[in-house]
Amino acid sequence: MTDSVVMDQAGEGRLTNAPASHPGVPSAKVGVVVANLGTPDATDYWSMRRYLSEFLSDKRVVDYAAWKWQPLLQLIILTKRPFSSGKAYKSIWNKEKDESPLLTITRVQTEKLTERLKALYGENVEVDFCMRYGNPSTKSVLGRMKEKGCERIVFFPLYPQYGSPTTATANDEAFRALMKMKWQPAIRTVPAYFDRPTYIQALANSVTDVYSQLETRPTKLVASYHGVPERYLLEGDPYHCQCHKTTRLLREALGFSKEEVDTAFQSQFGPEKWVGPQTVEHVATLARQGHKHIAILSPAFSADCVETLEEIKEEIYDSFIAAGGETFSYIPCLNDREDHMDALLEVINNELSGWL
Ligand SMILES: C=CC1=C(C)c2cc3[nH]c(cc4nc(cc5[nH]c(cc1n2)c(C)c5CCC(=O)O)C(CCC(=O)O)=C4C)c(C)c3C=C
Ligand SMILES: [Fe+2]
Ligand SMILES: [Fe+2]
Repeated sequence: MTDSVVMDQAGEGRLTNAPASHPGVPSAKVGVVVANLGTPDATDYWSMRRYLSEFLSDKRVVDYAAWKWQPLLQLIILTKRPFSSGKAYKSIWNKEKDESPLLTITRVQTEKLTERLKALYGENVEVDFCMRYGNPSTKSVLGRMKEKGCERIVFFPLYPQYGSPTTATANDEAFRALMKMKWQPAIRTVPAYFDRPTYIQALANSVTDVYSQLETRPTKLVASYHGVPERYLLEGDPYHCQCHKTTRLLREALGFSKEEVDTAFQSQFGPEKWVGPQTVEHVATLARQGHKHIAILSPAFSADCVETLEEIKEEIYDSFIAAGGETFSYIPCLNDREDHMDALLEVINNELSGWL
C-alpha cells in the first residue's frame, strides 16, 4: 500500500495526515542569518594556524594558483604568521568570554536584531549569526535554521561595502552549505549598504560623538578601510570605489570640507601592489605635514576586531606618534550602537519584503 500524505488547508507545507514513517515538517518560518568574517578559537599557535590556513586558502581572499600558493603558505607563511597574529589577537582577546571581540560583538548585534525582529514578526522569524571561517560555521547555522523550519532565509554578510574577499566568499559558503540539502531553503543575499542614509548617518553620529568630547578639534579625519590587491579592483571588484563613495557620503553628512577627510587602506599582505595610500604611512606623512591632531575611523568593519583594536590603535597609532603626532582619536566601529542596529534592521526589512 502506498503511504498517502495530506497537506494542510492553508497550504503551508504542514503535514496533517502523514504516515509515521514520514520525516517531520515544522511550520514554515523565515530565517535571518548575519554573517561575519570569522575568528580563531584561541590564540595559541595551532588554533591560529588552523584559522589562518582556512582563511588564506580561500581563493576569494588569495587567488593565486594552488600549486604555487599552497607550498608558500603551508611551509613558510604558516610557520611564522600564527605567532605574530596570535600575539595581536592575544592583546585584544575578550578574557571574560575567552573569545575574540569580533565574536562577542557579532553575538550582541544578533541579540539586538533578534529582539527587534521578534517584536515585529513574532515566532515567524528565526535569527542567528555565523562566521565564514571558524565557528559557528555557516554550514552548521544554516542547517539549524532548516531544522527550525526556515524555508526562506535572508543571508546578510555584515560588510557595508561589497568585497569579493568578504561578501562574495560569505555567499559562496552559504550556497555550498545548501548544496548538501535535499530540501533547500529559498535564499536572498543582502547587497552592500554603504550608501544607505541611515548607515551613513550612524557613521556621522559616531564621529560627532567623539569630536564632542575632544578639547582640540582634529585637523584631519582619516577613514581607514581594509585594503585589497589593486588587481582585484582592475578585475571588477567594486570595493575600492564603494570605500571612496562611503567617505564622500560621510563627509557630506558631517558637513566637513574635502581637505578635512582622507581615505586610506590598511593591512597590506604579501608582495603584490595593494590599493593605497597605506594608513600606517599616511598618518606618519600627516604628522610630518603638521597635522598634530587627527581622528581615525574604520567604516569597512561593522564590528571592532583585531584590525581596528590592534592594528589601528597600536601599530598605526605608534607610526603617527613616532612621526611627531600628538593626539590620535580612534572612533570605534558602529558595533551595537542603537543607530547602527536601526540601520541594519532597515536593510533586513527591505530584503524581507513579500516574505513576512
Ligand atoms: C591576504 C589577503 C586579505 C584580503 C584580500 C583581505 C580583505 C579583507 N578583509 C576584511 C575584513 C577583515 N579581515 C580581518 C583579518 C584578516 N584579514 C587578512 C587577510 C586579508 N583580508 C588576515 C590574514 C587577517 C587575520 C589577521 C592577521 O593575521 O592579520 C578581520 C578581523 C577578524 C577578527 O577576528 O578580528 C576583518 C573583519 C575586509 C573588509 C577585506 C576587504 C574587502
Ligand atoms: Fe582581512
Ligand atoms: Fe591586519
